[in-house]
Amino acid sequence: MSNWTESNNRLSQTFKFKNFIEAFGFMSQVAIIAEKMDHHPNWSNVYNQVTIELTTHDAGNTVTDKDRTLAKAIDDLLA
Ligand SMILES: C[C@H](O)[C@H](O)[C@H]1CNC2=NC(N)=NC(=O)C2=N1
Repeated sequence: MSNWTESNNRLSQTFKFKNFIEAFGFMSQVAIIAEKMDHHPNWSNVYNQVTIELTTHDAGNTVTDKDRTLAKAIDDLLA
C-alpha cells in the first residue's frame, strides 16, 4: 500500500526513523537513486524524520510519472 498523499501538485510523505543516523542513511540511499534518475526530491529532515515532496520542476511543478517512479523506488527501499 502506498502512503503518498497527492495534493497541491506534490506527492508527499513523512518517514519516521529510530534516530538521526537511520534517517540520514535513508536520505543517502534516496540521494543515490535520485541522482541516477536525474530526478530530485524537495525534502527536509528534522532529527529522525524525513519529509519528502515530489514534483517535477521541468513540467511547471506538477506531478508526473517521474515523481510516481521515484515514489515507488523510495517505497521499495523500505519494503
Ligand atoms: C537538467 C536536469 O536534468 C533537470 O533540471 C532535472 C533535475 N532534477 C529534477 N528534479 C525534479 N524533481 N524535477 C525536475 O524537473 C528535475 N529536472
